[in-house]
Amino acid sequence: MFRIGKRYLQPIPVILAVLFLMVQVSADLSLPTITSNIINKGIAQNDIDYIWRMGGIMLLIAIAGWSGAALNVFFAATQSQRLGMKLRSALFRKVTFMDAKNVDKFGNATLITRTTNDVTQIQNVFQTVLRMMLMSPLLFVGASIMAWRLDHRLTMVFAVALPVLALAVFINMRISVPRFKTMQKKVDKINLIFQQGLTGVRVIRAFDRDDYEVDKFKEANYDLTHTARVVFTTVAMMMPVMTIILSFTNVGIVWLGAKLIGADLMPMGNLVAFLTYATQILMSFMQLSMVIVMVPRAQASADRINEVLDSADTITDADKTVALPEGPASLAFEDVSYRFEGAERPALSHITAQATAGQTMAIIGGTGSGKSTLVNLIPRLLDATSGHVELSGVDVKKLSQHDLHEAVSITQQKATLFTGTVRSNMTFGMPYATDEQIWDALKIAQADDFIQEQGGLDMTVEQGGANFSGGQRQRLAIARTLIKDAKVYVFDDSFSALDFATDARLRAAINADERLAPAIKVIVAQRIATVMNADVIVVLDNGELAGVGSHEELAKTCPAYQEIMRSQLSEADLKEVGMHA
Ligand SMILES: Nc1ncnc2c1ncn2[C@@H]1O[C@H](COP(=O)(O)OP(=O)(O)OP(=O)(O)O)[C@@H](O)[C@H]1O
Repeated sequence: MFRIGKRYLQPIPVILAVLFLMVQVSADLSLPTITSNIINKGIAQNDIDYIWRMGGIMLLIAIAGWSGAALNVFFAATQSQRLGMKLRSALFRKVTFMDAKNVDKFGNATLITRTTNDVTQIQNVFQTVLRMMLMSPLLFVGASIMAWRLDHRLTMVFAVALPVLALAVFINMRISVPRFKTMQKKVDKINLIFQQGLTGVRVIRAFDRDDYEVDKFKEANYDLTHTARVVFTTVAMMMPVMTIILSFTNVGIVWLGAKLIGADLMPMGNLVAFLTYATQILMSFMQLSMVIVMVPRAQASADRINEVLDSADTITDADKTVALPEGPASLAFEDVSYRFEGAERPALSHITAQATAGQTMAIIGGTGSGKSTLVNLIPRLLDATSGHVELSGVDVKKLSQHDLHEAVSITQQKATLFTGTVRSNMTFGMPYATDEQIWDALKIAQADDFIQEQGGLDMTVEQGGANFSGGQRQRLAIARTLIKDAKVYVFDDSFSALDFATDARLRAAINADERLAPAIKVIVAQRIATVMNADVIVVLDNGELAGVGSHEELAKTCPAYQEIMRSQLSEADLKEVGMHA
């Protein structure tokens, strides 16, 4: 937490907050003594002038104290809000640039909680530190000195009151601190269930699992509420306990004070001032204990935030990057293997394949055979565990990620659209694209018709593209990929949501386009019809390379490819290439 404070708080406003707080505390501490002087000197000796003078001074001190408090609150609040803002931005930036491996490691739910709830905890604790946590010890020490100076015999009462209060505070902290710490994890769990429930709402409905999900949420919600109830009840119990202790302390002070006044050992005004100091001492002690309870909880939040901010990205630019060579591109997978962290076996083993400028490379294989993993190695969404991927003869790890992402344009398996308009989505990778360029891309992606019909480029895109069908979303994502002037276009199973005719028209349009002609097209697909015209077909089987070659070559030599053909083509089609079902 100290690190976060050091990084995001501004020294001058913080110093001002502390100074104004000291003004307030000085005022709070001096007022009871002036009151006692008014009683002892003004009232007892019937000195009206003195009463007026002291009254005036009291008013000025009260105004100074009030101003100090207001300005302290102002600086404490603005600093803590600023800290929250900076911290949220830093987290969002970190997560946005985080590599896929790290995002998977943390999980979405906890990243959301850390950016919202955890930041709020820290924000609150800094506001409290800049006010209560500094004020309480100052007031405690100051009021103790003032009380001692007023009459040290009366301070004996604290010898009983403070240990009793300390015991109550200790019990309170023993109960609440560990529970405060677990509360964040429980909030994480609620977020996770809620998020899964929202994203999977259709599946839940279709499988009639609504009640099960609601019960799961109810259980997690109850668990959090129960913990929170115990914690906050325990904390709230401190108030009546405090009132009882304070009342008994006051009774003790009045009893002892009355004896001293009776014996003419102490003037009346001292007792009145002493009672105020006693309240300040006990209240500040209790306030300090209450705000100290917040620290472990905020520290837990700070640890969770620092864990995200400190997480080292595995995919980074090399110290010395190499510029991408000009001219026609080439793409090569050289003995590439990849193993997901914690996975028993590699998702890809020793894959080698090449394509040159203008060629189409298709990757086919059963589900889970490693197709997405392989293409994700091209723009370094993942980094090969061994072997390397080369673009124009340069290992992609040696290129700057900026250059690489300029050169490689990818459509992911799951089409992601952002809230906004069709235009804002289309210009996502190319901010200065003209309407003409957008329409060209939409035309190639077979998306121009429905966009024209439904409202043009200014048509609203709802969250996640919810106002489009799956196939329409895919086509918009493909158009977004095509707008960029890239050297390699990657389509990760992007044609699977399209019907056969649209799939064929789209591929034909890509092949016919002059601008796209020199680029390498990498197409991941499950359908033979989508891949059979490709120049190079890579067949994957359980992460292994089952074959590389043209359709004709593979149809003759590759059993895995023949198997896929048998499962998808008609008897007549198979006969054409000399095979039978
Ligand atoms: N984030 C991950 N962590 C661990 N294992 C993963 C992860 N993503 C994929 N895998 C595993 O890696 C293997 C290859 O997955 P990949 O997504 O590349 O297959 P795919 O051929 O694209 O499949 P599909 O056609 O179903 O999309 C699978 O066995 C999968 O279980």
